[in-house]
Amino acid sequence: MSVHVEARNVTKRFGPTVALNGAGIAIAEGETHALLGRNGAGKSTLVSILTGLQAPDEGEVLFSGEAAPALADRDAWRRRVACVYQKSTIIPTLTVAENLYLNRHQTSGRLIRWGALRRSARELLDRYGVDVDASALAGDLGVEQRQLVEIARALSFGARFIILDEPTAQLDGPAIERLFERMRALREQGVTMMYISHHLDEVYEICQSVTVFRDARHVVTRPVSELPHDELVAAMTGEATTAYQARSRTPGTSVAISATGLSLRDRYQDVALEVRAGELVGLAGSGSSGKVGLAETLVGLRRADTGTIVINGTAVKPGDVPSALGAGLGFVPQDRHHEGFVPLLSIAENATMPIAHKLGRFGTVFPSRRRARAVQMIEDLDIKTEGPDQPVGDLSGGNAQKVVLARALSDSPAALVVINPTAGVDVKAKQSLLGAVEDAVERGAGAVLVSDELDDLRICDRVLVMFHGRVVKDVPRGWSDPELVAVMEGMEE
Ligand SMILES: Nc1ncnc2c1ncn2[C@@H]1O[C@H](COP(=O)(O)OP(=O)(O)OP(=O)(O)O)[C@@H](O)[C@H]1O
Repeated sequence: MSVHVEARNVTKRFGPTVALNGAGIAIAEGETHALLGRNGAGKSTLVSILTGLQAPDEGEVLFSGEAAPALADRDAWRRRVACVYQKSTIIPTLTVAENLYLNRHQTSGRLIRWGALRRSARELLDRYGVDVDASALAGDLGVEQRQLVEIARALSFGARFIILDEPTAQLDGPAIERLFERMRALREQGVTMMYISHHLDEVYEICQSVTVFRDARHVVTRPVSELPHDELVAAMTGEATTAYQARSRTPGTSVAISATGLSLRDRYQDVALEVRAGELVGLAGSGSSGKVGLAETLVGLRRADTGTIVINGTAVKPGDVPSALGAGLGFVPQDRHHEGFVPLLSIAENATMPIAHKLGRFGTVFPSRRRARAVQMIEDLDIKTEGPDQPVGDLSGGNAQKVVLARALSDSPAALVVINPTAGVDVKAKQSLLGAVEDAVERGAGAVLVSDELDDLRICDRVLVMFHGRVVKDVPRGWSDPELVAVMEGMEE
């Protein structure tokens, strides 16, 4: 099989950081090729180079054996490659049709022909079997539909190579299956794909080959059938790792988080829950179950229509984050880019924000104390960085996620709400994040862990399963995967 896309001996530096060090990848025509590596291994940097957003300092990119176009020739790049990112590149205030034909409106004279535009968009969506209304506002689409529009847009430019960068991070089980069906169909049509994910099972299901990067270097490329799971993990981490062992504990008697009669229209109805100090309660359910909306209500990001929330003995003001934080809550939001950290501030500043008052006097923070705390957090959570002064915006996605958790844990919270804490986090870092949550619970926090990952939920003392906005079952520890999934899919109550 001929090589469709190749990066050869690529080096890329950001100041003192070497993001790629003579690394490369060769992707055969028509295959789905996984790119794996721990957080900060250099995957996103390679994506930006393969899509022509950045030039390598050294090395070259080839498409079908020919040198890549000049960076400024965006059209030439669009005909060769497209990337579906975890974060959408679609403009929410425009319609689907406008998004599809952005920058290439069909004009007659200088007027945009809206009717023709909508018709072309409809044809294009039909051609790729995407069941989305062309005149809908893109901002109203769900993650799954949005991804399909992005794939159709990529193909419509003529690209035969698509990069999927953690596409399943925000999809629930059935949506992931539908994405895989579509990927298989695209592959049958000869489309070449590069697939980035921290879910190794997905790689075995959907990819034919795998390349692993570690510390900015290429480590191995193999057919997936020839690289068993433990060897793959060892290639990523540089050592053999064992599965995470959930710890057992006895919850206390005082109540850390309680909610009664909570309802929010179109999200969830009549929810009551009670989490004791030293107890870890999971919240599970499919995409439309209401679990994230409920968790966001507990932390004050949303305001329920009815009901009350008490955190650590204080009735908190509805829809008011400072009130919840003031009562002793720490939280990790779903959308860490909007709510999780301040990109221009350093790791030390971000991670110690809630405890700034404890690190100095009279409104000033002693830099040495802040640094010391931050150095400890970097070590505890295994954050890959130049040091505590590096801005969080420069960290890889997974490492930025760890800073958000460090911040949530920094003030020894009495109550903790974490939403999908391990999304985008590598196989080894997952263990340190789960360990950090269990540590906080052992120190007495009452915690709610919302997750789409069964492996995360396994550390919980019990799991509340939501279905269509209601808590349908309280499942004690010791469940099997099929049992929990059946409840999540509404097959058993
Ligand atoms: N703009 C930048 N400025 C400074 N350093 C950067 C920048 N972009 C990336 N880096 C650094 O380059 C290294 C590689 O990062 P990259 O984002 O490619 O990792 P990744 O493999 O995609 O990780 P993740 O799985 O967490 O997304 C990291 O150490 C990161 O901090």
